[in-house]
Amino acid sequence: MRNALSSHIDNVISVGLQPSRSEGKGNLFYDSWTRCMRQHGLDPARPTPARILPSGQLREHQQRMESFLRVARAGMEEMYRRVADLGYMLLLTDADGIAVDYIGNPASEQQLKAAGLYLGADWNEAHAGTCGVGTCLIEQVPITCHQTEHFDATHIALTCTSSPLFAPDGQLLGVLDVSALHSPEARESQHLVFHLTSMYAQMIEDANFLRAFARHGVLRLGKSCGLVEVSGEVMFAFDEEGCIVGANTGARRRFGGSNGSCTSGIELVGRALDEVVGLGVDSLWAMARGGTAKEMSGLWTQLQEHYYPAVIAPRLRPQAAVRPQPSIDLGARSEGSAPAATALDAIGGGDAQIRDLIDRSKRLVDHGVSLLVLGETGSGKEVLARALHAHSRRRDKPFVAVNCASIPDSLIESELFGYTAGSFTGGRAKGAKGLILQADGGTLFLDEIGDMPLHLQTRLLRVLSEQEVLPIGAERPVPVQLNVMAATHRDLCDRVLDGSFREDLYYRLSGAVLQLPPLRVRADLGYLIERLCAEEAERLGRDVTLSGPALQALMRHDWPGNVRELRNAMRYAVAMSRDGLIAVDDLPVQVLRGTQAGPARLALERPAVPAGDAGHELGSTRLLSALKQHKWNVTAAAQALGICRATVYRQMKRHDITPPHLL
Ligand SMILES: Nc1ncnc2c1ncn2[C@@H]1O[C@H](COP(=O)(O)OP(=O)(O)OP(=O)(O)O)[C@@H](O)[C@H]1O
Repeated sequence: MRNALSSHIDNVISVGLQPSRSEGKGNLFYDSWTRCMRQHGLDPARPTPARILPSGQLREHQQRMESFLRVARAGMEEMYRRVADLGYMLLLTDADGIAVDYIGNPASEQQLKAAGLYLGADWNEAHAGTCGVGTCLIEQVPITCHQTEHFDATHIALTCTSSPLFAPDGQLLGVLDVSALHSPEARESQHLVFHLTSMYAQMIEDANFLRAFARHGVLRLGKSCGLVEVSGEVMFAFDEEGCIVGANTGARRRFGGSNGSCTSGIELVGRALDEVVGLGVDSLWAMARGGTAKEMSGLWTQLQEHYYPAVIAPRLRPQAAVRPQPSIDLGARSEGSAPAATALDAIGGGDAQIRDLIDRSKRLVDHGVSLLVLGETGSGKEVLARALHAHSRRRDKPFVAVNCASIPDSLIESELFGYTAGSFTGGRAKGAKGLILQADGGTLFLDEIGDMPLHLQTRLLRVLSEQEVLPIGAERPVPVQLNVMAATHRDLCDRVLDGSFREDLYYRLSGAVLQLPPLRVRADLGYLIERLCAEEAERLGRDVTLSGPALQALMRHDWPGNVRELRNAMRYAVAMSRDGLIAVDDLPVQVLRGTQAGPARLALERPAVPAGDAGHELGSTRLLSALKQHKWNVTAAAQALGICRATVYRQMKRHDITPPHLL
C-alpha cells in the first residue's frame, strides 16, 4: 500500500508540475491535478483530512436549497435502493461542494465519515483536490473519478461518479454523487453506475423543473413515441401565448446558444415555441387538451432532428396577474384585510432563487420560526423583513426595526430594554419603554445583529427564552410576546467560531435562514429596474420611461451596491430625464463606466412569469418609442424591450396602437 501511495504521489507531481503539458492535454483529471497544485496550492504528498462542516454551517447550506432538497431526496432514495447492495452510497452537494444530503449504509458510517463520504463534507476541489464532486462542479459534465484519478493519496481507494444538477434557469445547483469505498480496479466496472447516476440526475432535474412550472404548460420532446410522455429529454415550459418561460438542460443543450453548453439557454426564454420547434400556440393547447395528429407523426425541428411531442397541461391554476405596485405596501393594514401578498410577491420577478425564498418564507412566517435574513449590504434584507411582517398574522401590530450597529454602545441597552424613572442620569424623568416592549405582539427586527455587543447578546437571549424584559432600574420583569427577525451581512458562523457571537443566540435566531442573493446574480434585474423606475417616477410626480439603450446599460452594470445602488441610480436618472424619456446620458456616471466590460445581461432578463404579469406590463410611451425606433418591426422592438413578440402585439392592442401602414 505504501508503494502504491508513493507512486501515486510521484505520478501526480510529475504531471501536475510539467511546465507546458503536451501529453494528456484535454484529460480533465490531469488538468485538475495541475489546477490543484498551481491554483489551489495543494500538495499531493501532504494528505488533507476530510473536512465536515459543523451542524450550524451545514444547516445554512441546506436551507438555501430546501425545496430542491425535498425533490432530490425522493430520487436519491429510489436510486439508493438500486445500488445499496453493490456497496455504493449517495451524496447530494450544493454548488460549493458541501454535502447537504447523504444516504449510506449505517453499518459503515464510521468508515464513510472518515473518508468524507458523509453529510456536511466539503468536496470542493480547492479543499479536497481532484474528486468526483469538485471536478464535476468545474467541468459541469457527468464524470467518474476512479481510484488513482483522485489527487489526494488518501482517496485512491474510492470510486466516485458525479453528475451536475441544474436549476430551470440554467444555474448550477450542485452535484449528485454515487461513491464506494472499494471497487474493482478496472474503470469499466463503473460504466453502469455512470449511466444510472446521469439518469437519476436528469430525473431529479426534471421533477424540479415540473414543480417550478406547475402553473404552465410543458412541452416534452422525445425520440421515442412510446416513451415521450414519461421521459422526454427536452422540456419547454410555455405561457398562454406559446412563449417559452423555461427550458430544461436537454432543451438548452439542443436548442440554446451556439456552443451547446447547458448554461447558454437563457436566450430561449421569451421566444415563441413556434420559432424554436415549429409548434404554434394553437397546436400546443390542442395537445394539452388531448393530442393532435402531430403527436402521432412527430415533428422535424430546424436542426433537422425528429422528435415526438407531448404536452403536459398546467397542474396548478395560473396565478392572478399582479400589476406592478407603485410602492411597496409595508405599513400595517386595516383589520380583516387580506395578507399583503403583493408586498412580498413584489420583492422579485422571475428569479428562481427569489421565488423559492418568498415561497418558503410565506410558509414559515406564522409558525413561530425565528427568521435570520442574510445578504450583502443593500440587497433588501429590511425590505424582506417588512414585507414578511405585512404578510403575517401580526400585520396590525407594530414592526420595530433596531439597527444594532448604529445605536451607540452606551445607549443600546436603554434603547432596547427601556428604563424606569430616575434609573440613570440623562434619562427621561418618566422613564422610557424600550424598543423590545414597543414591539410587543408584533415583530422586532434586529438589523446588523452581527454587530451586537456580547453582553447585550446575553440579555437578549434571556428575553427570547423567557419572553420577558427587565427594564434598567426595574425590579420586576415585564412579559412580552415577540416575533423576532434578525439580519446581517456578516458571516455569523465565523463570528461564533471567533467567539464574538454567542452560539446559543445564533441557534435561537436562525430557526430558518433566508439568503438574499446579490443583485448581480439575480435573473430578474429587468423587473427591478422597471419597478424602481416606476416608484421613483411616482415619487417625483413624473411620467417617465426608459429608453432601450439606457435599459441595456443598466442591465450590463454589475451592481456592487445591490438594490440600494439601483434605487439611487433610478432616482438620479428620473431626476435627470427630459421629455419623459431616460436616455443613456441621464444615468449616473459609475453605471456607464461599469457597463463597458460587463456581460450582455440583457439576455438574462426574460421574466419567468406569464405574459400579462408585472414584468410584462409596458407603458404606452415606452412601447410606442420602441416600435418607432425599430421602424415598426415588432420582432426588433420585442428584442429591445426584452419581451416576446406575442406580448408586444397584446400590449399594442391594449394601448390601441396601430402601425401607420395599417391605418
Ligand atoms: N425587492 C426590492 N424592491 C424594491 N426596492 C428594494 C428591494 N430590495 C431593496 N430595495 C431598496 O434597496 C434599498 C436597500 O434595501 P434594504 O435597506 O432593505 O437593504 P439591506 O440589505 O437591509 O441593507 P443593509 O445591509 O445596508 O441594512 C432600499 O432603498 C430599498 O427600498
